[in-house]
Amino acid sequence: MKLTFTKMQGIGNDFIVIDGYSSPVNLDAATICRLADRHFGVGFDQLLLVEKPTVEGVDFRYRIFNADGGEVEQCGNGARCFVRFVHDKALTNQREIRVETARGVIFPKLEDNGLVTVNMGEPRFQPAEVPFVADQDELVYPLQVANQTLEISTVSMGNPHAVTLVSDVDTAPVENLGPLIEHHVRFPQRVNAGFMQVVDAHHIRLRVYERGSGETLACGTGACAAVVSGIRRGLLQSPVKVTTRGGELTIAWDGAQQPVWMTGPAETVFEGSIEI
Ligand SMILES: N[C@@H](CCC[C@H](N)C(=O)O)C(=O)O
Repeated sequence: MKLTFTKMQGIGNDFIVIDGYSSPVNLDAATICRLADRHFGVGFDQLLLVEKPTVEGVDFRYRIFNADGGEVEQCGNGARCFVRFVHDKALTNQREIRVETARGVIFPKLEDNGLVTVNMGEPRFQPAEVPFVADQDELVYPLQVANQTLEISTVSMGNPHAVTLVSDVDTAPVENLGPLIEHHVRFPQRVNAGFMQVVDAHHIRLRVYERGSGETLACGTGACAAVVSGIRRGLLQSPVKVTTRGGELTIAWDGAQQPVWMTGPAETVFEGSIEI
């Protein structure tokens, strides 16, 4: 069977996006892993599958699969690429879209300047909601990793995040500690491990070792999680510019019980097809 796809990227976090809206597409985890391989497949951090919604009152459903084939709840850069995809494919002409994800409905909007703003919903901090093994919500938790104690903040943006403050992201031990944090026993569903450098109250630099994909050039939900944890700790003030290895996002959050807003670009790289 021939699978047609659109290769996209949001500040260097790359995707293949598949139209399962016009006709259903089923992919198993082994096929997704094969497609994700950067040498033997197409190569991507995540695969996005656009489908008809399963609940009333929304326009689309979109599903997110990591490069390891696992289906996950949320993806910030993917949400922006999803919006550009449904416009470019003329699946809608609405600029404000309601889209069902595995963790609720999110509300992306295609701006007049071509950027996409997404209401990513409220961050969650209760350990059980992350999920993270701890007795109560704390701003910072000690985490024992490889004979050292890290100080992490945990946040759910629909998907789980751990954020560690570092003095310089360029020298942060992302490749060494990232996988150990991802698989730490206190994160029963694994975790995305962010390393945040505060430049000033309105600017951070960020690297993220993503659950199921390894370090990516950018992680949208990771940017939301880092900014939210920095604001909660009194280190940052909204809005915050987030510089990643692949580009920049703007994240805004007005505090408890308010949604997180993410603004950034989304671009098509090429259209392709592959025998699966
Ligand atoms: N790159 C994404 C996040 C994708 C999912 C993540 N790896 C997870 O397993 O939760 C983003 O831009 O948010």
